[in-house]
Amino acid sequence: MPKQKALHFGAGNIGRGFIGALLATAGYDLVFADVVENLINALNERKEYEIYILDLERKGEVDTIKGVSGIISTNQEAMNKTITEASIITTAVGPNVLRIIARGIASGISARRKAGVTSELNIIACENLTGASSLLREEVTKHLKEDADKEYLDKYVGFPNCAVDRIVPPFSKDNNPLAVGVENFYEWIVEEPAIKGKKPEIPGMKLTNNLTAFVQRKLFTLNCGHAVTAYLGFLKGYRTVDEALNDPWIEDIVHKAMLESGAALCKKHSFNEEEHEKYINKIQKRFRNPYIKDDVVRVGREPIRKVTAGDRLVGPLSMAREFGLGYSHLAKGIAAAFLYENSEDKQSGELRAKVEQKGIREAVKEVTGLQDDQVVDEIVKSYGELEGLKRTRL
Ligand SMILES: NC(=O)C1=CN([C@@H]2O[C@H](COP(=O)(O)OP(=O)(O)OC[C@H]3O[C@@H](n4cnc5c(N)ncnc54)[C@H](O)[C@@H]3O)[C@@H](O)[C@H]2O)C=CC1
Ligand SMILES: O=P(O)(O)OC[C@H]1O[C@](O)(CO)[C@@H](O)[C@@H]1O
Repeated sequence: MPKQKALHFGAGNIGRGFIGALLATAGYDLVFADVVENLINALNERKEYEIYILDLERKGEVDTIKGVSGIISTNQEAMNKTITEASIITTAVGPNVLRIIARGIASGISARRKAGVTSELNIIACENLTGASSLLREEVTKHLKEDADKEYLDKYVGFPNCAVDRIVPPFSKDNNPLAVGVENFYEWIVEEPAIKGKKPEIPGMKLTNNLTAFVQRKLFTLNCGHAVTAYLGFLKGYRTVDEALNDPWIEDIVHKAMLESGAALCKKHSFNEEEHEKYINKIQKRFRNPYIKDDVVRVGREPIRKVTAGDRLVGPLSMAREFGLGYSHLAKGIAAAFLYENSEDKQSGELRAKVEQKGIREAVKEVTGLQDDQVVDEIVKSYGELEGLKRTRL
């Protein structure tokens, strides 16, 4: 029997280091779609790549992922053919790129219908964003011209949301563009009720009926703690996450921010408090993995996205407020994001420009959507304290 086909958008860190690896290992004929030619050429020449385990567990081990190929995602003819043949499509391109790939996916869905394919297709966006697959569905639908395509989408195409957790930092090995380094831990949790047709059998993919709880647990703990580390680390002039966490002042704020988000998560989703504390401690250990040198500018990238309502910082702060719980360390993390400056990060320039033009109070209200005086005061107060720290450093 021929192998089933999987198409994965984004042959980057998570694409090669996590989701693509699970798909290929599960036995799919895996096609990566990307815009970077040298990655696609290398995939087509070598048909395999190496994953280096950067961890205390499985230290030094290398996994070879076989049976892979690539296409340029703007080659619509090749994309239509692959989408017509695929049983599953996944993405790890970054939340802002979903809108860009939606047009090509819509064209592929139309081609699939016209080819008479009536097997179900599931499209799973594996991004650090709540409801990423639902967003992708909306964007794809905008590009479907014919009613028959829309009906086809409703009937045959599922867009299950998911939570994706593995730290895959920038990595280089022998100038090999395909080599990727990963922590040993991974967790991919997919929304079961939204799957169309037969459930995909992919070792490493877990299904759940309660995805929101898992997404928020991950985003408001790992990504929250990571973001606080990155922004405070930047302010104190540290280059990497582990350097930043070696500073007891930063480690204390990061830990307390995760405890604040944890208290809110336990109330919201009835998580067991002891178990949740273990989860926090495990994450803090993952941050301190001595084999991963993760730059604070990567972890803090796109600060506007990271301080919008519902994301890793404002999301848990709002949840803590909802239950009348403390949030002062989360507020410090948000304040630090407004002080983040990196000339290579467009959003950091935009955020700083907003603060310069409107003042910190208005900027916080506009970007975070928070309006209550008490909470805005807390962020503005922290901003003032941290600004002093930044000045001392500069
Ligand atoms: N790296 C990590 O540790 C984790 C990342 N994530 C999420 O995974 C997603 C991807 O992150 P990374 O893999 O780190 O980023 P990355 O930058 O390494 O990979 C993204 C890939 O998408 C490609 N791409 C950009 N535009 C494209 C287009 N129009 N068509 C096809 N491919 C396109 C890029 O060329 C790049 O190869 C993000 O949403 C991130 O938040 C989630 C968990 C962990
Ligand atoms: O990929 P984003 O959303 O920009 O944020 C970076 C975060 O994603 C991760 O790469 C993995 O979840 C973390 O290392 C970090 O918290």
